[in-house]
Amino acid sequence: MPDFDYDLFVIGAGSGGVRAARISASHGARVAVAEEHRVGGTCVIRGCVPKKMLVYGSMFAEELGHAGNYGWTIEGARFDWPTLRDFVNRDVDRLEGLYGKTLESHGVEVFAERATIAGPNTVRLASGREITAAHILIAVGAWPMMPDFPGVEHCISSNEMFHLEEQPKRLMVVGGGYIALEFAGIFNALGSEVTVVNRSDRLLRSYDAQVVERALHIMMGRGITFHMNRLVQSVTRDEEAGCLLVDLGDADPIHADQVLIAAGRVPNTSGLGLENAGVELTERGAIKVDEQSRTTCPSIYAVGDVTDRVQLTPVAIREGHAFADSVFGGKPRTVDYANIPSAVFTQPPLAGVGLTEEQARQTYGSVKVYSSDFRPMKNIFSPHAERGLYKLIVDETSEKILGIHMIGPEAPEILQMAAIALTAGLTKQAFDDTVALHPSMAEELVLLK
Ligand SMILES: Cc1cc2nc3c(=O)[nH]c(=O)nc-3n(C[C@H](O)[C@H](O)[C@H](O)COP(=O)(O)OP(=O)(O)OC[C@H]3O[C@@H](n4cnc5c(N)ncnc54)[C@H](O)[C@@H]3O)c2cc1C
Ligand SMILES: NC(=O)c1ccc[n+]([C@@H]2O[C@H](COP(=O)([O-])OP(=O)(O)OC[C@H]3O[C@@H](n4cnc5c(N)ncnc54)[C@H](O)[C@@H]3O)[C@@H](O)[C@H]2O)c1
Repeated sequence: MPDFDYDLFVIGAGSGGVRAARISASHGARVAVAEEHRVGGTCVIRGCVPKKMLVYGSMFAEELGHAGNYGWTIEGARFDWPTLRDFVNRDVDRLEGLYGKTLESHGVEVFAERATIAGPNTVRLASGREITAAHILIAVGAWPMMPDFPGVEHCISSNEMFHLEEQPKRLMVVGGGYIALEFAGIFNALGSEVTVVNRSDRLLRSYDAQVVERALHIMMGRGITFHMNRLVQSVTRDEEAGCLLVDLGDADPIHADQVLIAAGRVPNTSGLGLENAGVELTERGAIKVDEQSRTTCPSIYAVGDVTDRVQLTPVAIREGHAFADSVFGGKPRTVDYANIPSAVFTQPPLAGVGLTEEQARQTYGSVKVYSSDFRPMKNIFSPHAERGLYKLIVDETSEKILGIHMIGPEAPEILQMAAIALTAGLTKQAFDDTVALHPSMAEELVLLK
């Protein structure tokens, strides 16, 4: 056995890298991590966590809007973006510290600099130092894709949304996925004029079409403008008017104070030195891995967004954990990608697990669909007559649950619990046998006829 500096060197201290480092160390491995930006990665520093806090901050607008009907008089209510932004960023600092402490307490050495691959067992730090390791784990995540149109340099990505100097009065969002719609929801609630430009006529491609249709209807009702089947032709800065002019190919450009590009995230492999170890990429530019997350170089593994399997934090964490258990814990295991629950934190949020109605029909031919289209009690006091929609997709003969999809207040919280039933392979009968908890929104799931 050659003598290496470490048993494991992890490149990237995000969701997947931190979990893999911590668990490998707890299995007795000597572990080091390199992080070029901030410990915690996308989710903690500029993703899930600060995004959800902005969602919470923006939800006050709706509550305050209802308050009058509940008998409350709220005088002088106004919103101050820098206060929310700074509060969120202070909490991100706190979490970054906690992640750093976790690594430290597990004896993981952290190098606060960029690392690249110099060979099958060697990484090169930005400072020039070379370090050897028996295994290398690439967990460098993904980066916002910026399309190629004139003036794209005037646009921003989700990374910058958490640090805006001022709240944009007019926000244009390019894209129709998670990031686009979550930020559209946040800034619409905060009072910005929001326009979404989507290149196709379909939003949130992986979600149930009927649920997405309901989300679109509600978002339009709340004042978000949608331009479907459109691509940005160019963006120019109008110095005199102090704003951006966005050309969608129409007679008049659209005025915006900020243009957010949310057109997908690409694996962060540029300049990583993969060629030095024969690590191959897929056609889509992701690191090619097998079921065990092993790359085409036997001593190098990769987990998380850089492998572009499913770009979600719990998935990166599971992949990192499975890698550590397999390589250092003597418990080889793989990640099960079936039935991953997910949510979009729009207002109201939507969530789903398992097959959509379309997917189920394609796979099984015919299926049974139980649904409830209801007005949540919470919305009775609201000026918006918004309705929730829950759907249960079941196998026609066995009545086994194939998919659960919903939109409405607290949908992600309810769906996380309902996903257990799907994972456990339960049938519709188990839902029918469960006594309703009244009055709640979740009871709709056990009252479906
Ligand atoms: C705005 C936004 C909202 C999101 N919301 C959600 C959500 O609600 N729920 C959810 O499940 N997922 C969400 N995601 C996705 C989630 O953040 C990612 O799937 C997850 O962070 C992937 O983890 P990872 O370990 O693969 O990479 P990351 O967390 O991105 O970590 C990679 C790390 O590697 C570092 N790095 C890169 N290259 C190098 C190098 N050469 N040397 C050293 N360090 C390097 C980076 O600085 C980074 O810290 C969101 C993403 C975004 C952008
Ligand atoms: N709530 C969550 O779990 C959550 C939230 C945010 C992000 N994420 C993760 O991060 C990933 C990235 O998010 P995202 O919203 O950037 O990607 P996405 O894949 O969800 O959506 C990308 C959107 O951009 C559009 N698009 C692609 N190229 C374009 C172009 N050239 N011009 C205009 N539009 C274009 C696509 O049609 C699509 O609507 C997601 O896939 C998701 O896994 C998860």
